[in-house]
Amino acid sequence: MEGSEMRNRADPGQSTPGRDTRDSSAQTDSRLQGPDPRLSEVNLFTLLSLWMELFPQEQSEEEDQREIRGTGLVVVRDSKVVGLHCSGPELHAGQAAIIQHGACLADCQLYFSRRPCASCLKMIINAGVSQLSFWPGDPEVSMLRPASADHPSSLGPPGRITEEAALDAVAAERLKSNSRPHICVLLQPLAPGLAQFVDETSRECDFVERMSNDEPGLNTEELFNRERTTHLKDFSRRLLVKMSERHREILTHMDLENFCVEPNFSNLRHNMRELVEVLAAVAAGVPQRRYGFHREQPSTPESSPPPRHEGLSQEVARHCIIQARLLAYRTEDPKVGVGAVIWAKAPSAASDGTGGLCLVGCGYNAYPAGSHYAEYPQMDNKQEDRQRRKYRYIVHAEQNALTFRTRPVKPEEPAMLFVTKCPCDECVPLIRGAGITHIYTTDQDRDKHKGDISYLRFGSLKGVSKFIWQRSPSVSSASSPHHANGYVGKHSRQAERESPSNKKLCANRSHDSPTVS
Ligand SMILES: O=c1ccn([C@H]2C[C@H](O)[C@@H](COP(=O)(O)OP(=O)(O)OP(=O)(O)O)O2)c(=O)[nH]1
Repeated sequence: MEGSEMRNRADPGQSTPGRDTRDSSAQTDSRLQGPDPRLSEVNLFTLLSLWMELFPQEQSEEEDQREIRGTGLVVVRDSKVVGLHCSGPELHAGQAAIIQHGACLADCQLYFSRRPCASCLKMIINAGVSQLSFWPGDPEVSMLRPASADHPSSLGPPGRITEEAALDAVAAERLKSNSRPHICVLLQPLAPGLAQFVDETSRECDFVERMSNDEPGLNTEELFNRERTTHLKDFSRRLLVKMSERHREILTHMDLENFCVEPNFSNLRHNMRELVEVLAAVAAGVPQRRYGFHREQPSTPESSPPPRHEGLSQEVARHCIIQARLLAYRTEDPKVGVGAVIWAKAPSAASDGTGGLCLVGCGYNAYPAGSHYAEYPQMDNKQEDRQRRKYRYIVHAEQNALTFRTRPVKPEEPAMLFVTKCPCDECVPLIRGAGITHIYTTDQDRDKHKGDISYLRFGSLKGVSKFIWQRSPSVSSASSPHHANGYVGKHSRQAERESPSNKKLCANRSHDSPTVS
């Protein structure tokens, strides 16, 4: 490994998160803070890159056979995510990043879900990135998949790596050792208790809670467990190397022999597995069946309706809200994590895997950048002293996403905000003022007034299409608030308030509803 240090953070002994210490720099340091564990920066970026790899694609069946594997990529500058990319039918994730950011990649850190191929690597190095980290599984030019007809295997018995993969590995090594950027594997162990915390908070999150509110008889515990198990199986198949011997071979070909010795190898596999488990739990918090994001019909006709854009597919919308859920695990609020992501739909659909979506910004709720955790109050509204409550200090997820924008919100492009909590009264005018045209959210808190924080203005927010997480029209009964055209009327809780008899009706209906299978 000439010229490029390989950092092995897989050894738990090397990272000692602590709850009550804080780096002076730090809104975004990688240590644990407060009463609940939080995701480290490195783990958040790694998880986002893995999740970007899993961006819904039309040709997923074929993808499984291809020698070039789909890849996810997160571009980071000054600890802020400035790009989220994935491979598509024509462009690799690295190429999509070059096209979008060009020389602006200089001094950025890149997190890849696989080691990129030499063709991407040479351009990325050339752009002057400061650091490139990759998930140490099967690389983009697969060492696990069979050779294509164009590139027959010539390296020994079937099941061994193809000539193409071997040549790519040699070229990648040469590029790595001659390059200025730091090319490495950054993989930190999860903070103690984090896996359990993610599991518990995912099974109780607003999306699941909405389902159990709608249908008190629904066994959400069972539903969550089933979703998590399905995801874990799927994500493990796609992101991990099942056989440890094959994994060792791959690491050796990538010049990562130091990972192959014990206990590094076991630690590495354990840490990789743990991160995939976290991803499965976070994804299970937004169950796939019977619910989705459905457009709310405005109660009065709007003078200036939002630009025409029919909204995203359920799969893509769900994918984006899970990005926001991942971000929420970097919260600095000791009580509730909120994540927000803003995407714009660019008019010229690029052929990357997102179908022409460009990241505008993302964030989570946290104290002002550069502050020390203990500098600000952390009390919530259930405690007495208003002086000592957090609300005047904490910056909301949407506020951070809007502040750290990577591109302007352009009037000709639909701008879609995905946020894990109903936007509060402080955020609603900002969302409207910034030109957001579509919101995807859960409205569990809608119309609540909680003293220091209220959610009264979301309902009357005009000029923005609202896609609310709720039961899909196809599984609702005829008298449900969903309209036949897929639009939905007032939120059921709002309707309940206006017509007390509805409440009973909803409760009865929920008992009649079929159980999730
Ligand atoms: O649009 C919003 C609304 C809220 N927050 C953050 C700010 C704060 O960090 C937290 C809300 O605080 P809290 O947990 O006290 O409010 P709640 O969840 O509404 O209270 P409760 O748990 O009593 O329902 O969510 C956002 O990031 N964006």
